[in-house]
Amino acid sequence: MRDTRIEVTSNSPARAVGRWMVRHPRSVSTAAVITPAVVLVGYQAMLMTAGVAVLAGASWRVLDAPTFDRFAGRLLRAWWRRWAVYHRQWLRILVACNLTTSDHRGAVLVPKLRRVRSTWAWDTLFIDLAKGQQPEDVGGVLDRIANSFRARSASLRVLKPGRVAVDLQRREPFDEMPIPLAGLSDSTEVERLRRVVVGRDEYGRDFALDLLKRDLHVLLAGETGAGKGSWLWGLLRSLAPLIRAGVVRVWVIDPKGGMEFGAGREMFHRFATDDRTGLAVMREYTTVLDARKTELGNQGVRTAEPSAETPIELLICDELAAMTAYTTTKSDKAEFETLLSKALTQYRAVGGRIVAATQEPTKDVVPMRGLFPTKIALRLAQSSYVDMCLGEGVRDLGAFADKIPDYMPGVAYAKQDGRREALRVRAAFTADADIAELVEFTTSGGAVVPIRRPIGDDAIAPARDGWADTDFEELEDDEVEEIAYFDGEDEEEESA
Ligand SMILES: Nc1ncnc2c1ncn2[C@@H]1O[C@H](COP(=O)(O)OP(=O)(O)OP(=O)(O)O)[C@@H](O)[C@H]1O
Repeated sequence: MRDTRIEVTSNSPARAVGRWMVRHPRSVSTAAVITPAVVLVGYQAMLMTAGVAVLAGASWRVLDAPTFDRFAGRLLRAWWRRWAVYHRQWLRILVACNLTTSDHRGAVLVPKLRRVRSTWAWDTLFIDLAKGQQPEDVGGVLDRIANSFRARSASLRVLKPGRVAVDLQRREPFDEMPIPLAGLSDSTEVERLRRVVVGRDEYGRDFALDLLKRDLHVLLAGETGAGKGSWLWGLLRSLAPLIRAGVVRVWVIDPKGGMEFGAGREMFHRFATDDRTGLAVMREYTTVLDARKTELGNQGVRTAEPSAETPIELLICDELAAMTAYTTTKSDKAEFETLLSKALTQYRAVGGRIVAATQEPTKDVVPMRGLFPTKIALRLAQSSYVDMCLGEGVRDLGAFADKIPDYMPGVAYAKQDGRREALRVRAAFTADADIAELVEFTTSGGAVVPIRRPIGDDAIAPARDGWADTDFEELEDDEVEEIAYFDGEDEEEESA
């Protein structure tokens, strides 16, 4: 990299070359490899090899832009933008932004651009401050820097004394991209669980969760209005045919009085609207899955195939804080956390899946966050929440969930196990009419037994109607059993 400091002392050519070589180890080592290769095989062979490599790279880019970008594109782009954009204009722009100082001899000192990292939407400039400067000097001219480099926005991070990172947002892929809702298909193939489409990623591809293998449990974090609802409803919509067929049973804890999921209560297997009934649902969930674990264990089955007999038991907990941090008693909180941790660790093979949402992904609220293999960070209130949700260092790799603008609900960074970086994605928006359509669809097949039935339906005993409001604490154990195992079979017996 060219030395951008303007100094009064002059360098001898040999010293300057030596310093340049020390500062550019990659260029020097590339030259050290290429030069002997040219001597050995000749420049024509080298040119042909380079041509083939460029052709292969271009084809890869055309055929699969996201994987190309992940493994090669971002490195090439960072290299190219560093030289062609940032380094070329560095001195000019920093002088124009008043970001230079001088030393005791009058030499002008300019902050040094050490490295550039690039993602599809963001560039990060790693900068060593000049002597006499403080991070606030850069922070004060961020808008000017953004405008000078034609970026949409800029933000500052202090990495260590004397070093800062400036994140420049180059593009917003979701400005123009329509995100269609998944269609309500009739296909009930279990393989659908491998590809539960919820939205689109920044490359325009469908973004899907794999509930069979990779995305067993999902943690969603986002401040109020960030669009957690569209993720959760999008997931349910994509699972609709399997819910209708009884291959997926949905247990919902919506401790905010059922405000988010109340409209869908007819399609749920269990539905709790406060922390006490939420705990009862959690207890029942673990009891059912423990029993299944024992039963399948006795039969020597190691992994249950999802079916109407051994359905995927999907537990959705909206606003986890109400169950783990703001519950009425400490013992309820401790019990819920123990049951949740147990569910996250023990029920993979017997079909237990958990999706939990929270506004604050702090240790108090989600002490077991490491047990969620997939984490999704929507707009977050604080930058520190990003790593709390996605994992240590993920924000530094470009997951700026705290920078997602208010006007883009549903946009998030998804971090799945096995990937270092998070992917920027947006869920499709589910309007009230779509929820009504979904409920109608899932409850029309017969496998889902509605929690509430129209008035006058004798099939359901009054005690079961509105069971979610039942105070479980005051019931004897055998009464809880009776309510908990109310299903299609019981109903038939009863009608007969
Ligand atoms: N994917 C989306 N695309 C476009 N708009 C959306 C999307 N998701 C949500 N919205 C809009 O944002 C609003 C808030 O979304 P939502 O209720 O899902 O947020 P939330 O994170 O669940 O908030 P809270 O925690 O307060 O319940 C919605 O009413 C809707 O107008």
